Amino acid sequence: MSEKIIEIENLSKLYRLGDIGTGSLKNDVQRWWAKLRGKEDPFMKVGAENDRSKKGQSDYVWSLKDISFSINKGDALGIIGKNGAGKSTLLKLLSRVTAPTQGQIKIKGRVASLLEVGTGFHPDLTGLENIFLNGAIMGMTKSEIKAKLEEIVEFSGIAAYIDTPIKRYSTGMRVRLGFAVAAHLDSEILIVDEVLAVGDSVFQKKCIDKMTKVRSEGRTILFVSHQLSAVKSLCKTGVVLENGKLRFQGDIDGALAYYATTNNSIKGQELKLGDLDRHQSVGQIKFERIVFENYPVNFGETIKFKLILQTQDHETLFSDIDMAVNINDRNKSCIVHCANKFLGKNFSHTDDQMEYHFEIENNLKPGYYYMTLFLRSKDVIQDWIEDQIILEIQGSNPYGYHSNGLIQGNVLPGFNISQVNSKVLL
Ligand SMILES: Nc1ncnc2c1ncn2[C@@H]1O[C@H](COP(=O)(O)OP(=O)(O)OP(=O)(O)O)[C@@H](O)[C@H]1O
Repeated sequence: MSEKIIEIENLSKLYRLGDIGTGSLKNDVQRWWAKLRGKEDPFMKVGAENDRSKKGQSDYVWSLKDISFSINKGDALGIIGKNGAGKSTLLKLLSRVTAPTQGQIKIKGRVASLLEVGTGFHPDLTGLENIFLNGAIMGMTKSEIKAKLEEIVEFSGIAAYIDTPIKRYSTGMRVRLGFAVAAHLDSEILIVDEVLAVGDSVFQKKCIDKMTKVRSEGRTILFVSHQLSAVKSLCKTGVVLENGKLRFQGDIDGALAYYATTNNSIKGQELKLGDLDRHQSVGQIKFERIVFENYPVNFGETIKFKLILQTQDHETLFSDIDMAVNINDRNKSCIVHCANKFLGKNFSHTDDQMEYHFEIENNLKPGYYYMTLFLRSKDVIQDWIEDQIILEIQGSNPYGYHSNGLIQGNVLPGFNISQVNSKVLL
């Protein structure tokens, strides 16, 4: 069994928005005194609103709320979420830069982190002095740091400025040095927040390569980036945060698919498919959108959706269409397969834009599933989106927690597909 290196239990962090006084000097002094002793703010209103899409009533925001999960030794974990989801807060808590409001974190091993630009560096000290300061904070001896020094300076690419105080550095230079220090010092865990947002593409590639090497050495990585392709290439597992809550934990493909589905995304019931990764396909006809009649789909309710396809090549008629939709379980095993072949229906693509309407009997237990969309015309694969759309079946499970194996999908449930012409209106 894999060894757990980080365990996070019911972790919550409440922030005050802006540093406004409490309204009385006595209360302000009480708050200051509590802070000084590392205690909770006595005026904190626990239970404050957290929906960032609405203007809250309170001065407080739960930056993280009741997060529990664990990370195995050697894992490379991608932390994904929209702006303000709580990603940086989680990394700050794990790096002990700030303390949790509630819950606890157990870490076995030393942590090296590159957080927001500037955190961990003293502005008046030179680059070199800061390298020693960071190493010392991590419990390394002077000679241990010296042994790594050349590599760190070389990687950062700022050798000429190494004796200049950090406050004179540009943002890019600070990030370069910060990453070089975090990645090269001996630590069991490397935490990196948005290093790719700053720096040119050469430096970005260098960072990814270095993290891949760190991972291959068996060290654990926690990585936050809005560049999802970088997250995908580096990480094996992923978590998705949304408004301070943990929404998904699993393999990185699942996390990215969940994020794509919820973020891109299902505005109302609709998901645009244009930006999703494709499997080897020609792309003269492409899946453009999926529109559910109801999303999330309720337990037991027929899954109804339409796929809207757009032709890139307006002249050609695409005949002998093989259209298939799979619903796969969390292990990517197919549990529902619907294809026109099995209905004895022959489709031809006769117009710029065509719709295919699906109705699938639903005996899936509540949870998340992956959908695969496939389209072939005359043995040429036109479009193939594999396991990137998350299908959520919601509702309580009538068998309670012990239903595994009782409610499952059939490979061929009752289903129907019909083709509808819909002319482009433009
Ligand atoms: N020091 C702070 N004081 C007050 N509120 C804070 C503080 N730090 C974070 N927050 C709030 O906590 C929430 C989560 O912020 P956080 O920076 O962790 O999100 P994030 O997912 O890293 O976002 P981004 O992708 O934009 O960096 C936000 O609503 C933010 O305003």
